[in-house]
Amino acid sequence: MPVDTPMTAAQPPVLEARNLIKHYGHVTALDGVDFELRAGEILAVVGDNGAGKSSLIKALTGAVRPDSGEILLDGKPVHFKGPLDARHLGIETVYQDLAVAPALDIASNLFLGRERRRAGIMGSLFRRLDKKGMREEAERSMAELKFRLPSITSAVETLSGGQRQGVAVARAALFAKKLAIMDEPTAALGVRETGQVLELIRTIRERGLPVVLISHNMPNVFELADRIHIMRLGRRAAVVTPKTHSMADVVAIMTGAAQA
Ligand SMILES: Nc1ncnc2c1ncn2[C@@H]1O[C@H](COP(=O)(O)OP(=O)(O)OP(=O)(O)O)[C@@H](O)[C@H]1O
Repeated sequence: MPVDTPMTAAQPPVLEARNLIKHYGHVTALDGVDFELRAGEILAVVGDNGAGKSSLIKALTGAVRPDSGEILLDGKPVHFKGPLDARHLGIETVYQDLAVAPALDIASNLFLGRERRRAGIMGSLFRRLDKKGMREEAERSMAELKFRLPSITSAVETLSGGQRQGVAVARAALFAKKLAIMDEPTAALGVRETGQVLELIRTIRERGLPVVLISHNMPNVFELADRIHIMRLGRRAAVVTPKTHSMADVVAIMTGAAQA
């Protein structure tokens, strides 16, 4: 089966990992995995249960420290001590549990943990929240992303599942300087809502931000991804494209029925 092996591009990958190894006791979660996210692409990461997808993403976002291997951002080695290090370097992640604050409004959720404050004469301790500025920026960002929501002052608990997911995805897009990672962004959504979130992810790519999409949903993957990174037994079994491979081909590589 022909496989699209990564090309050597003139530009270094936005995010790259080489030979990552991670053991949990006797379990080898990552067994020398390589990874490459290129500028402007949506890269799907797929694999069977236990193939190592979460472990890979956690290593790439500083949530776990690999036992060995290298991670490079724009071609430069990085060493994440925790998720904040990755965030500060421009990597935003949308986790399955979303981490939204239901009682707060949309604008407050977009700036959750990164609230803007007004310049104050009494020092930063007394600087008040810049609610107006945050609302205006939230309105602007949502309009740019063409994601339709009720008023930016609506509490997130009044939104549908798809709209909540939209807020979490938009937040990542708003702050990610280098790339956004989305873990199962359409799990638990209905067909129409899934369509809206997929459209949002496409818009984010069009604005130039590369996206890593972890998904079990093959039709979604085939609709969105430029390339598909297939995990199997803690390794990258292959990287293919929806143009050259069918869903059946991908499943065959995932399960080991076909060699990559
Ligand atoms: N914290 C942990 N402690 C022990 N074993 C772990 C831990 N995290 C993951 N593993 C094991 O490492 C292997 C890879 O798991 P990982 O969660 O990365 O796979 P996955 O592809 O994300 O699976 P799923 O699709 O089921 O979430 C599995 O065998 C899993 O049981």
